[in-house]
Amino acid sequence: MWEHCLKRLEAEIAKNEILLWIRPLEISIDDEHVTLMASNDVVLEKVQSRYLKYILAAIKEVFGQQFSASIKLHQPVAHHPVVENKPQNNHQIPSNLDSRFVFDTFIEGRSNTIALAAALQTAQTPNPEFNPLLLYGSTGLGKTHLLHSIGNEILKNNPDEVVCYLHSEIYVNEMVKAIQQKSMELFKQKYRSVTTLLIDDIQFFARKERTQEEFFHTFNYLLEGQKRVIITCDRYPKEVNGLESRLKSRLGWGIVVPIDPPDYETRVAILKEKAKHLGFTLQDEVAFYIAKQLNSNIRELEGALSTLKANAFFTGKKIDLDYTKQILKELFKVNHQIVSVENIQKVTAQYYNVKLSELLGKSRKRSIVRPRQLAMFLAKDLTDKSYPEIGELFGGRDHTTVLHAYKKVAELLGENNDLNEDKQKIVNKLTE
Ligand SMILES: Nc1ncnc2c1ncn2[C@@H]1O[C@H](COP(=O)(O)OP(=O)(O)OP(=O)(O)O)[C@@H](O)[C@H]1O
Repeated sequence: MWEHCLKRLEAEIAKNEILLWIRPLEISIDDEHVTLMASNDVVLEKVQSRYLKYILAAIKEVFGQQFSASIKLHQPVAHHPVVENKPQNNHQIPSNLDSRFVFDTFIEGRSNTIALAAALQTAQTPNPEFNPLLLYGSTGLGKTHLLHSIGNEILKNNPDEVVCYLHSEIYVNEMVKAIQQKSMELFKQKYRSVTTLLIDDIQFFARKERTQEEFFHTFNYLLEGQKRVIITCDRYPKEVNGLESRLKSRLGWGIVVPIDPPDYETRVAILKEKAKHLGFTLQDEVAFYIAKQLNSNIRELEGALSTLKANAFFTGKKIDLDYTKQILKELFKVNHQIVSVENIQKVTAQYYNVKLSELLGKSRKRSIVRPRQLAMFLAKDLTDKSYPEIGELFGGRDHTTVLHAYKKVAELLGENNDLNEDKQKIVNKLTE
């Protein structure tokens, strides 16, 4: 259920913010009240001021309108918090590691064998043969899982290491803040004092020249000091437009390893294993069915399982093939169809009776802006494209414009107006 809330929040809150601030919260449910527990004051304050209202709305939607929610500080208990945010040594650098993502829970298959071997080698050897390690592949294939696994493994073997996991977007934000607050020296020192730097989704650095420059120097500093640097990217780094060529070339100095979509057998294995973790056994025929329908993204496999589990929980039904087909029909409908951003633009323009060139153009007329924002929202929701990629496909707009459009549309959809109907009709057209 909580997973559903997190998924629902993606409509309003950027994924990396969810990962950083909300996913690590522990939750407990008592009667019809959900208590969220933060690991420290900073998290408590941030969630309370920025995210609680969205979390409450998601809880009401998923758990039921009668539910309420509050947040408090986590009372230390015998088990570890999910994200280890304890500053390490004297460096005041949080590791940001998620303890659920470890090598033990990573399922090996043909598509990720080399990536897994390289990650293990990096984590388990003091001076890894290949440094930096760069993992690339499209969304939901386990890159972040492997990054955290490397960090967790290193700290398990040597708790004195200073490991830091960071999403590139957070690095950019921190740097902007450091520039504003004239604290660049501190910023530089912070990331140069780690012994392992894990940077996720480096494609976010595209066109951010100042960040790239600073990162380039930090990166060189760490490599010269034989510190580990592990990076992920959503495509082969040379193909990222807007990354400086000297950085691209440095990224390739160690080893560059792809992660491909999992083959059928691996998808079945992942489904069965993940179901076990969710507390139920998946019948073979159900696993075969889902693995056949969803053939690219492991995050989708997880989504299918939690949807199934939540529905079975509420209805008391057994998860067999018929029930699975019934519940996942909607999910598969969208996945069967190859929904591309171009299709979304075309169908949205047709629906609102505006020209495609207007939809992609610069007009600020309300009659154009709203369809454009809805099309951007659908592009984010129905395809694997990132905000910057969608911006590119909408006439070279900045990713913040797409993010703004996404948030605006999500807000309007929550207000029960005509936009809901428009959205549904466009989705129907795309998936019919
Ligand atoms: N081989 C695997 N075994 C077990 N779980 C996996 C595997 N690959 C991916 N997952 C799970 O799938 C989900 C998505 O993976 P992850 O977040 O690592 O993807 P990603 O490649 O970093 O995607 P993105 O670029 O969108 O962040 C996670 O919950 C992760 O644990």
